[in-house]
Amino acid sequence: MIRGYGRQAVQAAEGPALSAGRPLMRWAAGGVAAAVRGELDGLGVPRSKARVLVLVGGGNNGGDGLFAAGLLAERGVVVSALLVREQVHADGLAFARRHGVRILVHAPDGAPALREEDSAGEAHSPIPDGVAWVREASLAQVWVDAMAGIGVRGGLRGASAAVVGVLDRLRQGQVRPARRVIAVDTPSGLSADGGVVSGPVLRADRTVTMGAMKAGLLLPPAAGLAGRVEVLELGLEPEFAAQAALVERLEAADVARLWPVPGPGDHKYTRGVLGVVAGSGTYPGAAVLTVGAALRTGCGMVRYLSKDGAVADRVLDHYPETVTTPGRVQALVLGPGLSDERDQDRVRERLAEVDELADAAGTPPPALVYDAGALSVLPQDPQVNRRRRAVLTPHAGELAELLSARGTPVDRARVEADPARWVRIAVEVTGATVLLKGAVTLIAGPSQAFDGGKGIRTGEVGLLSQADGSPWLATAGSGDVLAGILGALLATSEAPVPLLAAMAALVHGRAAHWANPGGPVTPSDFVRALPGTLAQVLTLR
Ligand SMILES: NC(=O)C1=CN([C@@H]2O[C@H](COP(=O)(O)OP(=O)(O)OC[C@H]3O[C@@H](n4cnc5c(N)ncnc54)[C@H](OP(=O)(O)O)[C@@H]3O)[C@@H](O)[C@H]2O)[C@@H](O)CC1
Ligand SMILES: Nc1ncnc2c1ncn2[C@@H]1O[C@H](COP(=O)(O)OP(=O)(O)O)[C@@H](O)[C@H]1O
Ligand SMILES: [K+]
Repeated sequence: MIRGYGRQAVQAAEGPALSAGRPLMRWAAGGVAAAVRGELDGLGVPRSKARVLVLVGGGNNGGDGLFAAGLLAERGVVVSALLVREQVHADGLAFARRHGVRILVHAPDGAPALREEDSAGEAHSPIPDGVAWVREASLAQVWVDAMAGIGVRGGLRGASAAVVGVLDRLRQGQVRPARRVIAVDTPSGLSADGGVVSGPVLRADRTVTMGAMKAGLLLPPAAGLAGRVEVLELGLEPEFAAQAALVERLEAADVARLWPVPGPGDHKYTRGVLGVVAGSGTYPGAAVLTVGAALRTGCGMVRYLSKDGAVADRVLDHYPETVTTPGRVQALVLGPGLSDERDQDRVRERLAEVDELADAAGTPPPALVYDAGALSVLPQDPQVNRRRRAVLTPHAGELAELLSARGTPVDRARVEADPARWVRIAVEVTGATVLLKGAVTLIAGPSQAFDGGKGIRTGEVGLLSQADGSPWLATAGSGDVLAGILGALLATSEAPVPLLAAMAALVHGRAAHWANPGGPVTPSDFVRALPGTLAQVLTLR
């Protein structure tokens, strides 16, 4: 489980360690310097030809950058530090100077004038324009962004913003970008607390974050600017364990531990039965994908309940193990490949039938996945959805439509600018658990739905973020597969719905990768890859 913390929690965790005199900044700088050396090696740059530009802000983030600069210079790398503030971390600056780092000072408020220290590091000689540092930037194979970390307030301003603008233009003009950008703690300008991007940010290839994962690095759209994120723990694990996280991310080992594996005493009905209402004359393939994904995820039985003979025949052609007679189910997937009003009536009828069967048997009503064409038939009353295990699986456009239809007008762009906020609003408005699809999938649920995770501390957090897939997943039918995986999980496990949704997102992304690592895949490919993917995940159990 990866736990993402906000600024307050980080400060609370670091405070006692700093008071105890632990040299956290030196350790942080060591981690940054090691990451820079790793990137230089990856680019095949010999140490004698290595050049690094470190962007230095006025706080401790800049301090990390200055110590890292000194450590690199100590090893023979040519390092320049561009100070975007007059006052920077004094010990860091002294350390950098001592090891021969070239110090350039950017004028405040983005004015292009610069000055450079002389070799004694005391007087500053004026440089007429910004050419010196831009030249340095174009020569450097690695840029280290240490302008601001968790201390940032609002979007980048002044010299920091100007520097990002110039570097972005420099980068765009490059034919072959043989350069890496490493962000210290966070890409400067991003908040530790959330995923909103409110100003210019230098997109990083790699972020070395201090002490623990920051919530903002797990949340879109900010997460998309951080590149590969690695946590430098700095021995603060016990301190962070005492803090509340703002967001969580399941890892494969968590999924393995929570996965509903059948035991020797199980039979098909104890494992759980899934009903599927999906596919139509217009989109028959959605039924095949949803049923296939559920079967290959593993459940006692899949009933295809749409009562559309032509589509049912196609499903049976692909999966003869599908049952097409009505009967009791523990979960129901509604909506993939449904489009018109007749389809929606069909959803309501099938739902009424399965609820009636459950009622007659004295069992709880089945859990529900509302996907695609069924999102519009979700009951209006949030209490109704809260009482049963219901989960919605919209993408940003569908979420905007759903909220707008329920008196909370919003468009797709606003959802995409702050999905963590809108997914929570959707939980409040609908009463259901909501899985918002995208490059990063966000899941939020009514808080009581998080109680009782098997061995996982989830009580205090209402938000999960999964980023297990790749852009190859963005292909028609991909969402139908996710709905099938989630349906099978809901039918076979009593675990909290948000956890099951996060597990489904992880397995979905991994199966697409497993089907063809690093290349294109079709939803049919990743349906076929599901059993192998799961077997691999379950080795971590
Ligand atoms: N605490 C620890 O033990 C450890 C902490 N560590 C490190 O400390 C970092 C936190 O340091 P911090 O608290 O000093 O703040 P920090 O991120 O440097 O930001 C302040 C700077 O940002 C600037 N700035 C702000 N807003 C801005 C804007 N909109 N636009 C432009 N500039 C803006 C602000 O400028 P000012 O507003 O003062 O003009 C000032 O220069 C943390 O992220 C981690 O890297 C590690 O060493 C491990 C040990
Ligand atoms: N850029 C991306 N990176 C990773 N996963 C993505 C990306 N774009 C979409 N996905 C995933 O692909 C699936 C697309 O689902 P959906 O939008 O419902 O497509 P469809 O309706 O065509 O099946 C979702 O699970 C989503 O999270
Ligand atoms: K930074």
